[in-house]
Order: sequence, then C-alpha cells, then structure tokens
Amino acid sequence: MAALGALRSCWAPARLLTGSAHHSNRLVLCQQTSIKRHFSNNKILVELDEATGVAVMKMKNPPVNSLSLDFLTEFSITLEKLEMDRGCRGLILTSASPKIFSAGLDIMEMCGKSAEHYGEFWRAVQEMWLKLYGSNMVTIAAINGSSPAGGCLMALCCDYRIMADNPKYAIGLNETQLGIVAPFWFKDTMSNVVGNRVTEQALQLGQMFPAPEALKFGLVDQLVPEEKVQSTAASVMAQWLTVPDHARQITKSMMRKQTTDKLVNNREADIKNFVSFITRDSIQKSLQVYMERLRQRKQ
Ligand SMILES: CCCCCCCCCC/C=C\CC(=O)SCCNC(=O)CCNC(=O)[C@H](O)C(C)(C)COP(=O)(O)OP(=O)(O)OC[C@H]1O[C@@H](n2cnc3c(N)ncnc32)[C@H](O)[C@@H]1OP(=O)(O)O
Repeated sequence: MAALGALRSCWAPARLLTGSAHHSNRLVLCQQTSIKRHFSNNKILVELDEATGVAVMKMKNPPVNSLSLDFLTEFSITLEKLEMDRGCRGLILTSASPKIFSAGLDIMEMCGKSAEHYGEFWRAVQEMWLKLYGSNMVTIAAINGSSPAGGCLMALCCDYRIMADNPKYAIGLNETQLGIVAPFWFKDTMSNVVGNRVTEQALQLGQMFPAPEALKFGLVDQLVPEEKVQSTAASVMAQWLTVPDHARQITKSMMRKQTTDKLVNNREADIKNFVSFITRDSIQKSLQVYMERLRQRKQ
C-alpha cells in the first residue's frame, strides 16, 4: 500500500502542473456551474467537487451511524474509489444527521453471533482503519455530534478534527466502560494524536471528553459553532491543499507507516485475538448488560 501510495504521490504534482491550464479553464467554468459528482449508496453520501478536488463523505446509517459490517464494507469501498480517483485530493468526513457523528462499532455485530461472523466483522474494522489512517488524501473530520469508541477512532484517523462547540457532544475511546479493551492499533492512533500519558489515563477510564475538554487535551484541533463545522472544514481543507501533494503525502506516510505496519504484519493474529476475546461468556455478558443499560437510559 505504501509503495503504491508513493508512486501515486510522485505523479500528483506532475498531473497538477500539466493539467493546470485545463484546470483553470475548468475553474472558470465552475464559477458559473459548480461540477459536483455524487457517489452515493444507501449508507454513505459522497459529493465530489471537481473544481476543488474535495469530497464530502456523509455517514448515513440511522439511528446512530453505528459501524455495522455492511456499513464498514460500503465505507471501505467508497474510500477506495475516492483514493483511486485522481481528481480527488481531500476528504471531509461527517455525519448526515447532526447530533451523532458515529456511535462506534455496532454492538449487535459483537453479540450472539458465530466465530466466523466475528472474524469477518473484525477484518472489516481493520480494513476501514487501514484505508482511512493510510489515506493519501488530506482527511478532515467534521465532527457534528457525539463520537464514542469506533466513531472516535475514525475521527482520530483524520489529519485534522473540527468539532461542534457543544458540551453535550462527547468524544473518546470508552471501550473499558463496556467491559472490552481497545486494541493496540486504536491505542496507537490515539497516542499519536494526544501522547502517551493522556491516552493511558483516558483508555483505562474509558473517558468520554465533552467538546471543550476534547479541545483542551488535543483530541480535536478546533471547536466552532455547530452551523460552521462544514464551512470551517472546507476552508481548512483549502489551506492544506496548498501544500504540494507529493511532499505532504510522503511526510504523512513517514509519520504513520510504523503504526500501520504493526497491524499489517499482524492482521491474522489480531483477528484471532478479537474472536477469542469476544466469544468469552464474560465479555458477551458485559456487552448485553451495556446494551440493556442503553435501552433503560432511553426509557
Ligand atoms: C486483550 C485485547 C483483546 C482486544 C480485543 C478487542 C475487543 C473489542 C474492541 C472493540 C472496539 C471498539 C468498540 C466500539 O466501538 S463499541 C461501541 C461503543 N459505543 C458506545 O458506547 C455508544 C453507545 N451509544 C450511546 O452512547 C448513545 O446511543 C449515543 C450514540 C450517544 C446516541 O444517544 P441517543 O440518545 O441519541 O440515542 P439512543 O437512544 O441511545 O440510541 C438509539 C438506538 O441506537 C442503539 N445504539 C446506540 N449505540 C449503538 C451501538 N454502538 N451499536 C448498536 N446499537 C447502538 C441504541 O441501543 C438505541 O436502540 P433502540 O432504539 O433502543 O433499539
């Protein structure tokens, strides 16, 4: 993946240079009629603006954008499509329904299913992470709602995080609160963003950080009023895209490769580990109790 990425990154500036006349013609055209391509399916809405090379990807899996096997599969396919699209340089990840960015992994996918299903599910979680964390595009999370566990992981995979300034929205890796354990690559992703000390404490406590706290600890980069999350993401993206692709991409890969390689080299063992952990009676019981608590809270 890294080798392919480097190859693509070497091509990117040449493409931009040779295409610049054509590109600026297109820009003029776009001032009159903006050219937007849509790649939507029933779980993910994508709008790619050909003038700016920025795709906005909206997660749409009601009620809480939980990351089910189907959703993760669609997500990875869509991301792969954008990654291969030479007209796409930046990705803004957000939720189609404000208030919830993503509720994290779909707990029902981890309860009462077969070992084979758990294996397939975990491979899809790994795939999502490898694609998003390893993306060559500039990735910005426009966090327009709460974002626990796997939802927080998705945001942490991005290059920059903008969150709605609302203390009711919280973000964090809360796995221990469910009686489960964030795997090493979740831990590494968080640690690469906020450092070891904050990660160690937050992971043990399964801490969810309300938006202002998330900013204080560096879990997000910026808080803005809810209605400005998308426009701020677009302007931050425009700044990032002024940097030549090849230089930024090689730098990103240099910073992240050691972390991604750890999973790439241990994928099967990690799946085995997950399956043996999640099939334990005690873990199944913890997840059921947690789901029950969620339902009761609602009542
Ligand atoms: C030794 C090392 C071994 C390592 C092995 C690995 C172990 C596994 C690691 C797993 C890693 C990641 C785990 C996760 O991502 S688990 C998911 C954690 N997510 C949460 O805790 C979020 C729970 N949900 C909430 O807090 C709230 O729902 C919300 C997101 C804040 C939204 O609140 P709301 O009031 O707007 O909505 P609510 O009424 O609560 O929910 C609506 C319905 O959705 C159901 N639901 C919510 N979250 C989930 C979910 N994550 N999965 C499935 N279903 C979910 C909720 O139950 C409601 O359903 P219903 O309407 O009652 O039927």
